[in-house]
Amino acid sequence: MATHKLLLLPGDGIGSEVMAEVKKVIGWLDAQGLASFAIEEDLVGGAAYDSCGQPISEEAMAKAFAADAILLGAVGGPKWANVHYEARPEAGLLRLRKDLQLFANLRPAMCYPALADASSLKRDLVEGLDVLIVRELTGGVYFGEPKTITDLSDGQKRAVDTQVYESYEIERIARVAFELARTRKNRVVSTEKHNVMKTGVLWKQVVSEVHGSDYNDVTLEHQLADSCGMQLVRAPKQFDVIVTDNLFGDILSDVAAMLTGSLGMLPSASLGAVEEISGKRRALYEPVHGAAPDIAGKGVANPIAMIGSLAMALRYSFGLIEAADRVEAAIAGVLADGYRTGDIWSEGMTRVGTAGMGDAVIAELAKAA
Ligand SMILES: NC(=O)C1=CN([C@@H]2O[C@H](COP(=O)(O)OP(=O)(O)OC[C@H]3O[C@@H](n4cnc5c(N)ncnc54)[C@H](O)[C@@H]3O)[C@@H](O)[C@H]2O)C=CC1
Ligand SMILES: CC(C)CC(=O)C(=O)O
Ligand SMILES: [Mg+2]
Repeated sequence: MATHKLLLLPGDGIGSEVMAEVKKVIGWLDAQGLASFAIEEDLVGGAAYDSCGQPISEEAMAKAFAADAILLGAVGGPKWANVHYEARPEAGLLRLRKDLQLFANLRPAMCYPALADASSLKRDLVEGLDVLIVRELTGGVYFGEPKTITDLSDGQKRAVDTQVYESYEIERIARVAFELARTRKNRVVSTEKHNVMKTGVLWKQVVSEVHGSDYNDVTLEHQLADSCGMQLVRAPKQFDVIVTDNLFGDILSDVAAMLTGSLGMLPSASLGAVEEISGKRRALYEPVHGAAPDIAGKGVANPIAMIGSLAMALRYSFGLIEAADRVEAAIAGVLADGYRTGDIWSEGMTRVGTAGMGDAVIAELAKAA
């Protein structure tokens, strides 16, 4: 069996807590002979800043380039609120995304049957929900220049962020969305704000052209991003694949998370292009949530988003479909058995902490083995 080079970057806050549970799952898969990993680990975010004054070191970046896939916990927290902007924890994650050219961020939001009552929406609105948000991840306003705060002569300040998209960036993310839609319900909603933004005008035009030339078999609808947010909480099951830019994708995926019960449920995959010679693609897998400073250190964080991110790595980077299916089935199994961390707990359910949920997943995997 091939050995896969996996880099673990736990990061800050609950990042290291949820990563500890993924390590148990990795160990179990290895012990069962279902997968073979060569593991490296390094610092990112505030943890890296504390160690070397940068949110990611050059050594860690070299490991990231050498890895077959990266698993990242989360970065950030109030401890680093006064660190200068370029060295803030989030800059480490943004550098990984940009330098590795991980332009396609897949954020699936599925409502497990056992959790339909944990959603902030009524059961019938979310039961069976299966939406895939395809977020552009290396362009847009998170990276556009200029990005400045300047002092004005009258004592005021002016802040500028710049939203930039070139047509090739829109075309390649649109292709990812259409290809994935073909493996699902064959429907894509493209969302932007062409009514107020030039990038929205170009986005809509390029997505329409890609659709017209190569994906006429896929149903395409355009929605303005504000309206799309409204539709996500009005009737979320109308969606199959949503393709959108970096900022709107960030916001809409947090909204979608709550439809499933908790931000602690949503995994994600950030993928680069398939390289022509090797056939490989760079990839980083991380939960959609952040470092959650309000619960960090308490052992209560939900590790399912992180464990689900490992399942995505098994599927998309290593082609270990059976192992991925088993991990996803184990997640569904523990939820069906009533195990709940605090964020998804309700009366009558078995309340567990982060480690308890990780142990329950291992027990479920072992039961099915
Ligand atoms: N990918 C990343 O590393 C991300 C980092 N961040 C950073 O994280 C820090 C905190 O940001 P917030 O706005 O508070 O967002 P957050 O996602 O960390 O937390 C939002 C809320 O969701 C809860 N939550 C999140 N994950 C959970 C889990 N696994 N189990 C149970 N509850 C969970 C938190 O307790 C909190 O109440 C900031 O520094 C932010 O920049 C935010 C989002 C993504
Ligand atoms: C750089 C991250 C903190 C942005 C974010 O919230 C996300 O990617 O979900
Ligand atoms: Mg976010």
